[in-house]
Amino acid sequence: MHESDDPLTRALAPPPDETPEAKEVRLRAEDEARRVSEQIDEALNKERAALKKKKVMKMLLLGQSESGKSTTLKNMQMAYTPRAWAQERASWKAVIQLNLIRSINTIVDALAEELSAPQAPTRQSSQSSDEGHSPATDQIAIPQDRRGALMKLRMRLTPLRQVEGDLKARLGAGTDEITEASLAAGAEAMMATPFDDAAYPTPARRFSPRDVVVRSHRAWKERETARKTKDRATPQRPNSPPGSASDSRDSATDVLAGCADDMLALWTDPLVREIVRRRRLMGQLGDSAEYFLSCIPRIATRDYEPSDNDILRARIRTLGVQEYNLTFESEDDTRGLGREWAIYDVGGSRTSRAAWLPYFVDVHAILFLAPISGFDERLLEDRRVNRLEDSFILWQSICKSELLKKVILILFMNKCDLLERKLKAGIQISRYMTSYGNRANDFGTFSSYLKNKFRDVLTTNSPEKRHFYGYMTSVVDSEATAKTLASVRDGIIQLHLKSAAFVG
Ligand SMILES: Nc1nc2c(ncn2[C@@H]2O[C@H](COP(=O)(O)OP(=O)(O)OP(=O)(O)O)[C@@H](O)[C@H]2O)c(=O)[nH]1
Ligand SMILES: [Mg+2]
Repeated sequence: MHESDDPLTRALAPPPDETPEAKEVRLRAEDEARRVSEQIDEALNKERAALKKKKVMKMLLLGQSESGKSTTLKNMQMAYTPRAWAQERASWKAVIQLNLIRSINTIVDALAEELSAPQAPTRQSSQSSDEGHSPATDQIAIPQDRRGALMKLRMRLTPLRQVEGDLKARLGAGTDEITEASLAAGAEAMMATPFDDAAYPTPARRFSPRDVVVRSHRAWKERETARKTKDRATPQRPNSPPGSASDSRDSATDVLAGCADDMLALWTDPLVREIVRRRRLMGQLGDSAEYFLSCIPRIATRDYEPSDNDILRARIRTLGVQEYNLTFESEDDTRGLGREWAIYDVGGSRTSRAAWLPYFVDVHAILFLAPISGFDERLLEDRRVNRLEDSFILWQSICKSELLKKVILILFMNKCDLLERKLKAGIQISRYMTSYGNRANDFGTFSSYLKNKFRDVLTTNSPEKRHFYGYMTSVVDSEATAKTLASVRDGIIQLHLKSAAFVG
């Protein structure tokens, strides 16, 4: 068809007898129309982007206490919101100092008990039992010629008591006492899964949390960041080395630095190590205690600044459900869906699980953490329950939930580094899991055995056909975790786009 035959071209064509003035007016009008049209396009694009932005992906981090949920969240913050993370980093210093001091104070307490106990003949440590130590049977004979030096060491470390209290107060902690009190009052219901109808009776032995607990993560981070900013703005003390971070009038840092040599002497003393070993204190102190104790010369200094690794190891127990809104900062992450995430980090103990239920509504994905190194451990809140068994019970309840049948489930079989260590140390799996039989006691065999078990639980319990996404992780390894998280995130977005259940 010739152009002039087209009604639209004809209608829009300028009149054949158009004067130069009329042409100028027409061209100006056309320019103006183009400008307005471009403005409208721009506004529409912005609106579209805003709409996409509103598609916030909601993800829950679930799993038993100490499974690594909060540590996974830190990995996400580090990888996806690096600017916000950099601002937050300094606020972790007090938590790390507190982690180290609590370990030292616990060891000092054990030493004091040994020093004050009537001397019994040294006995061989009994076969390892996961029910905890018994000081009476594991007492160690302290030679007379060492007693005086150890007593002095203990005395010189007493200022750390005060610092522990100060740091707790600063962080708004000390809340482990609140939890104890509420437990005593029966306020904290024990539930194996969030779907249980009724709480089961609290075990006779009281649950005594060993970690620092704070109610709101925002409050202490804001306080600590403000403190740091104020410290930086205040002139240095005369005896501070120039340019050092001891510009702070931070008495915790000063006391720690002053006690550094004594803390190191305590931790490296063979007799003290023997006390720690016999009382199985490392098991009581949590998975990061050894890391911090091995870093005393670096952490107990006036100019200490936390590294990312330190923060990943810093332990602070999550209470209730805490919401984190992450807006991905990188250029590549500006594609709308998958840019805005609301992540819910929950407290994992059996006393906290009833609180998860309201968060199951509208959630797109659940990242479930099962610490597979816990095959020989028991829950802190209920010593009758094996940790791995608890993870399976919980995983099964999530898999079979009707409410969660459309939710994407991702499983992190976490703490692989600790599992490898235990197996290398010769701990026998079949002693704790008879079903494991006489299979090889090595990481490869055990991890694939567990992976198959978790997969079976998913496929046999899910109300609808579901794919199994299981990863072996050590979330204290930020590099490896960043890679896993990137593929998890892409996977979630792809699956979500395919899913008919889009509710964003
Ligand atoms: N070695 C090692 N330590 C880990 C790993 N994952 C977590 N941790 C440590 O285990 C401790 C508990 O981790 P968290 O992330 O606080 O556990 P959580 O699941 O948030 O626990 P709750 O808040 O009590 O529910 C911390 O000291 C972590 O540094 C891991 O893969 N390997
Ligand atoms: Mg946590």
